[in-house]
Amino acid sequence: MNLKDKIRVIENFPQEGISFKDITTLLKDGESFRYTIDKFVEELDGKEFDLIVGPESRGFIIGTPLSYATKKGFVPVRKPGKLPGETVKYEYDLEYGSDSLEIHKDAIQKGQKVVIADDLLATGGTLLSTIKLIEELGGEVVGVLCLIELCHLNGRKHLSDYDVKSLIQY
Ligand SMILES: O=P(O)(O)OC[C@H]1O[C@H](OP(=O)(O)OP(=O)(O)O)[C@H](O)[C@@H]1O
Ligand SMILES: Nc1ncnc2[nH]cnc12
Repeated sequence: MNLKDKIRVIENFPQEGISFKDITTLLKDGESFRYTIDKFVEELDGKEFDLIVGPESRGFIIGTPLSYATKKGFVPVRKPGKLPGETVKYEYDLEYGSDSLEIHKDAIQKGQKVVIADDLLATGGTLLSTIKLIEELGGEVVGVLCLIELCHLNGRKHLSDYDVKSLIQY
């Protein structure tokens, strides 16, 4: 199955110059969505891990079915002010704008092995800050999965110490 064919590209959204990769067209096609999750499960074959972490909001869409399929727990990393318990916070830059992310302090135990799942790697800011949050809690990031990688932005350069896999490249 060619997953790239299922992604809709919308130019100049949300601002001039951004070529937006819209995954909603893939998600609404049940077979393609299932195939995507199955491919991620294959990527994780033989890897030992305890938890899947997904950054808000598209990381939830990828991370939660993967959590279900692998029978591992899911931990959300959220935009500020959304998590009710004690949190740690990390600020980062986006392809457009900047933001910060938070995780519950008690979400990960020291030494737990974590896989991160998200829809798209652009500058790498989101994944890097998710990694920083996990490591601040003592977790070990053993894998990073994303559906789409925007190679020209070279987000991987921030993630060179990690096992990063993407299914679709632009
Ligand atoms: O590699 P980066 O430059 O950090 O960009 C990638 C991130 O940007 C998007 O999320 P966004 O923050 O737009 O939030 P959303 O998932 O709620 O739309 C996307 O889902 C990734 O998480
Ligand atoms: N070009 C892009 N398309 C979709 N989501 C994004 N998040 C950051 N950059 C993006």
